[in-house]
Amino acid sequence: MILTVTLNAALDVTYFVDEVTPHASHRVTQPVERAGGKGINVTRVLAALRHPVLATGLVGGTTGRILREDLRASGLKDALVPVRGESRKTITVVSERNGDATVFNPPGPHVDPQSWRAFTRRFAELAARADVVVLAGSLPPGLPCDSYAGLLATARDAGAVTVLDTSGAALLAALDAGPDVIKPNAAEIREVTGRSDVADAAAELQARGARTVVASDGPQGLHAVTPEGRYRTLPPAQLRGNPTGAGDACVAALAAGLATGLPWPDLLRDAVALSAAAVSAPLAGDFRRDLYDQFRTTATVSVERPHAADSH
Ligand SMILES: O=P(O)(O)OC[C@H]1O[C@](O)(CO)[C@@H](O)[C@H]1O
Repeated sequence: MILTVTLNAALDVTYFVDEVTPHASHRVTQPVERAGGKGINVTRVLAALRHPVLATGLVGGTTGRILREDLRASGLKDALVPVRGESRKTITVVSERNGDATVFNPPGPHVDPQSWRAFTRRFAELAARADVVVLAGSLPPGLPCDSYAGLLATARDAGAVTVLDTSGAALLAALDAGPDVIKPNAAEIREVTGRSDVADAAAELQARGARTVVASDGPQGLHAVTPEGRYRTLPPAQLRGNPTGAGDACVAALAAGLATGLPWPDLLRDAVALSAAAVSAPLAGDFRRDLYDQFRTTATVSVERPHAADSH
């Protein structure tokens, strides 16, 4: 079973407009609300791929209730733990003419120590049943930046493989706990390392504690630094659509490949194919099945350095 963790779950509101013009008002053609946050999107993708998956994390208030109802309506199991505050609503504006998205992510509810203790107890029970644990998204206010480090240690002690997708201080603080895989995007990895070259930045984060680093670089594909070598994976096609959620689809493919024991080249090919297929779907958490099947056979993976000198 793959366990996903979304500490800052959200109700994702997506607006589709012809084009985003600053200082202008816009007619929204199809507003859509659905349960989101990075781990929830990973759950949705894994469930569509028919992998046994369970979502945990924190939710609160009316937004949290709507979010859970939406998960149930989608046939997704959840073991979300309640918090006192109100879960956030994110806004994504998809500009249909450019095939691009503008995203607004609020901070989320304040998490008190009592709710956090209740969550960590529940997490330990669930992690003991998981083959892979995916920890994804920002930390809500109230949680210290090393919160992921504690969860990673619990998951590792329970024998699960760990995948982490977060940014900033939460990402840096988690490296000491030795996550099996981290999946920052290009902007996130540049921000935490101060390096402009994504592959060099990925190698630095591996040296700082992550076993494998898979850095996603939008249309430039994936840069992976694994214990077996470095790989570059190019997307099969340049696509327009809604890139929000492409990173979550990539994480879903990584988790699925780790759960089934795929070798890195196959796993990375699936990851880039699923990301590209997600860009073509209108909503984060969805992907085009036909394109995924097609891209899995056409995406290219090249070995950049067969044996990384700093592997561990
Ligand atoms: O936790 P954050 O880093 O703020 O990201 C959350 C957001 O990211 C997305 O998962 C897209 O990757 C949205 O569903 C939205 O909820």
